[in-house]
Amino acid sequence: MKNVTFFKYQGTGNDFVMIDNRTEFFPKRNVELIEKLCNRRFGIGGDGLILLENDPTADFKMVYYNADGNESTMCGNGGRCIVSFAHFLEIFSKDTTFNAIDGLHHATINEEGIVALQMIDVAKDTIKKDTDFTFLFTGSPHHVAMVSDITNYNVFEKGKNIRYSDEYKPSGTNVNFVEQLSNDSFKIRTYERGVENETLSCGTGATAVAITMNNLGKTVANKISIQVEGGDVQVSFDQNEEKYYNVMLTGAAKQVFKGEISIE
Ligand SMILES: N[C@@H](CCC[C@H](N)C(=O)O)C(=O)O
Repeated sequence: MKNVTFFKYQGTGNDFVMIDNRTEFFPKRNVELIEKLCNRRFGIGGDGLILLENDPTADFKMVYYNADGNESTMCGNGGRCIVSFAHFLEIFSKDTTFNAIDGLHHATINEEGIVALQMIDVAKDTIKKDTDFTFLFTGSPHHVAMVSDITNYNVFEKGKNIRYSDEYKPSGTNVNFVEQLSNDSFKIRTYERGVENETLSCGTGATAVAITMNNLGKTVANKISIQVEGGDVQVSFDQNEEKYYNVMLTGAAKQVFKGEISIE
């Protein structure tokens, strides 16, 4: 048995077990262990687990696992949380660049702990528009559909059906449902692949929704407020004919607690 120090972080209610793995002690391929640590009854609990590691080309590296124990694509809220964690570990003071599965990310943190995280560019010709949904990749895959009465919408059932539909086999997708609140604000709810449930917030999902709403002409704004179940985030971007770039996801990221757990 080995005692492992961990931290718990949350970004608008998307919560993560955070481990400093700069000494590379963590058994990264142990899917069962990661799933157990993320389990809310048998472990610490979280929508995912994140390792902070050394990186030869950046301040640090983020390795992200979904609650099912598998390493996955980019996590926007996890990205904001690991920036807060790296700041806590005094790896940087005001701005940083880190490596993640989708490449380098630049980020800043202010005195209130608000993190602004640069997300990947999105080429306009990769945005797939269908009659009632849009599909795009913002570091993770996202299906975006507009609905009415989102508060009472059955996100779990509808999201699960789309996530497992033939269209998205074999890897699946995250599924976002959206309702417009004003010219430049939207409320969203997200079913997350790998958590296999609705989460309180999804950063790559909020980014996908903001870009989609602009791309569909629902808003002309380039700074969009996204209300998620766990709070609010902002997404801003620039665009030209080819792509959305300088895409920034901004919101709070907080350390919730520190603990120690024994692993085999
Ligand atoms: N919560 C995340 C998304 C995490 C990855 C996703 N579940 C997937 O496997 O595609 C976010 O904040 O972006």
